[in-house]
Amino acid sequence: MTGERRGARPTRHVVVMGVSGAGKTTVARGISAASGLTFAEADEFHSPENVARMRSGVPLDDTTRWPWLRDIAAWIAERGAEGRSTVLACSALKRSYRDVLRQGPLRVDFVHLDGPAEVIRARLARRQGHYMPASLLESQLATLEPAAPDESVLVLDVSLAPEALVAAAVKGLGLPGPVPVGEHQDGAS
Ligand SMILES: Nc1ncnc2c1ncn2[C@@H]1O[C@H](COP(=O)(O)OP(=O)(O)O)[C@@H](O)[C@H]1O
Ligand SMILES: O=C(O)[C@H](O)[C@@H](O)[C@H](O)[C@H](O)COP(=O)(O)O
Repeated sequence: MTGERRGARPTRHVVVMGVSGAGKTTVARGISAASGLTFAEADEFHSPENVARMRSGVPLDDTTRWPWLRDIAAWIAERGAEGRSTVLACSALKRSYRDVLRQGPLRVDFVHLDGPAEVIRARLARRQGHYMPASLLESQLATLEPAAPDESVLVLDVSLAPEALVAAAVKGLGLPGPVPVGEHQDGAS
């Protein structure tokens, strides 16, 4: 069993990972626009309690992240069963978190936006209208477990421009090229 629709083109599933402010949302949206993968924002899967916790400056922990990660894994599996390819912006800071996202029958590829903390700190200081306080960056950096070699994660430098990051991700993962207007590339009708 592959979890794919019988006879359907295999779907692709991409998670753009990294600490808060690394540019995950920006790059995942760009990949979606370039390759036609269905975009989702992992922040939107957090419970109100998790959001309130972060908003008040308290980092999440394993206990508060497990249900969130399981919900995201389920979302990927459901879209795959529909024949839809996906791209998520999701911190996925620890290997054990990435393993939850990989646990289903579908292959999930990760892109890690990595780079100097000062670049990310400056972005968070400028970002407006987000519940995540910049003060939580230190905890995110402390929690981050960069991918082990056997995880085969594509690592890209956050300092690059968004367009360059999207192009590198599309090329590095062998995703479909720009989608002609009115056409889907994810096999969905
Ligand atoms: N490659 C980039 N270069 C410059 N600014 C960026 C880049 N990627 C994102 N940004 C900006 O940095 C801030 C954080 O980006 P965002 O995509 O929200 O990160 P994340 O989803 O990882 O928290 C936003 O204000 C965004 O416009
Ligand atoms: O695992 C976590 O601690 C959260 O998912 C966290 O990593 C996430 O970063 C926040 O929800 C803020 O969202 P942004 O990453 O979009 O800033």
